[in-house]
Amino acid sequence: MSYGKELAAAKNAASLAARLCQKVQKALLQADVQSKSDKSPVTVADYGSQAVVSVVLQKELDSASFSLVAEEDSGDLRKEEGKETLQRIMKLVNETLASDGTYGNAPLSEEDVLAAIDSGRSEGGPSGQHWVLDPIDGTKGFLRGDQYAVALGLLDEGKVVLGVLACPNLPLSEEKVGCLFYAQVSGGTYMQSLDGSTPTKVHVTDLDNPEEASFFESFEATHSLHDLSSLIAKKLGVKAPPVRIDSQAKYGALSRGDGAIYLRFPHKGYREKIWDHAAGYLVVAEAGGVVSDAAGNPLDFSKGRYLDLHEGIIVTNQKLMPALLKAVKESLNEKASSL
Ligand SMILES: Nc1ncnc2c1ncn2[C@@H]1O[C@H](COP(=O)(O)O)[C@@H](O)[C@H]1OP(=O)(O)O
Ligand SMILES: [Mg+2]
Ligand SMILES: [Mg+2]
Ligand SMILES: [Mg+2]
Repeated sequence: MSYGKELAAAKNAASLAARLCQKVQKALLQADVQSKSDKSPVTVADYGSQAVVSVVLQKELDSASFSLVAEEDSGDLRKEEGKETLQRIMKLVNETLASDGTYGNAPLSEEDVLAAIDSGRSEGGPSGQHWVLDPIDGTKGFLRGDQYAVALGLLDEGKVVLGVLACPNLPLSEEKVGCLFYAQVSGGTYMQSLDGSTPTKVHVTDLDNPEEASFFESFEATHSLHDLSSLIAKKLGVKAPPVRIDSQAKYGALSRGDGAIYLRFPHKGYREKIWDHAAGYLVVAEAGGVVSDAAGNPLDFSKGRYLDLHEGIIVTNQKLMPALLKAVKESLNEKASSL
């Protein structure tokens, strides 16, 4: 099955959402930061990006069967204290849609924006098609002025069939910043600029010597156990220090061979969400890489909004995976016996 129409819509949606995010990041005021009940920061850009993606996908595709699993919901924006924020989001969304020329003829109302955000409440699952969106992945990086991504995937019968990652702050070349990665199942992974330059096919590194490998991990130590990663890297024989960047930009960078390994070990009790990995997973897999949990099982995106995982997520190329899995297993055993 081909997903050409869906891919074109997803690229448009993610690029436009990235434009909105860039505008907000430039003008970042402390007042833009809200606190969700889980204490993670959420900005007008997270909401705005989610609304833009939802609107564009529904305009481009059959909106009757539209299903979206996305991170944000409008709960806080419907409260009295959310009124001003909602106004700002509506303005941003309308300006962004108008800037494209295709979508801006009828401005959205506050209610339209709330509805667009809430279209992301789908539970996903093993049957039918579901879009999967993280409107800003790496909100902490976004707030710091560092890396973040708009991450959009499509599930079909429980499998990821499309992945699009817009990474506005990731260098594309020596002169240009801003990358759009996209992958279609069995179609390879491509990278282009956010304003639509000619795409180039990308591939993960073909390195087979771990001593020459470098590895990515979260910038935030609260998101991933840095000690465990360094133990694994040491066992593998990796010499280079970790490269710490925020968001699924790590998957994008890995897909083009910037680094060889990505290690992610959240603190105990944290449950991974499908929107934090769906797009990145396909971008890496179609570039020849392997993504698994710490026990070597493939990720299962068909279980609803969460991923059920063993311990963590590891990513590398096919040559390095056996040695990496061994190092992970030994390190986890060591950690367990030292407790
Ligand atoms: N306590 C946590 N542990 C692991 N990941 C987290 C935690 N809190 C938020 N995240 C999510 O981890 C991802 C970014 O992690 P990193 O940049 O470390 O790779 C984001 O999806 C972020 O959500 P969000 O989308 O709200 O930024
Ligand atoms: Mg968040
Ligand atoms: Mg995220
Ligand atoms: Mg997010």
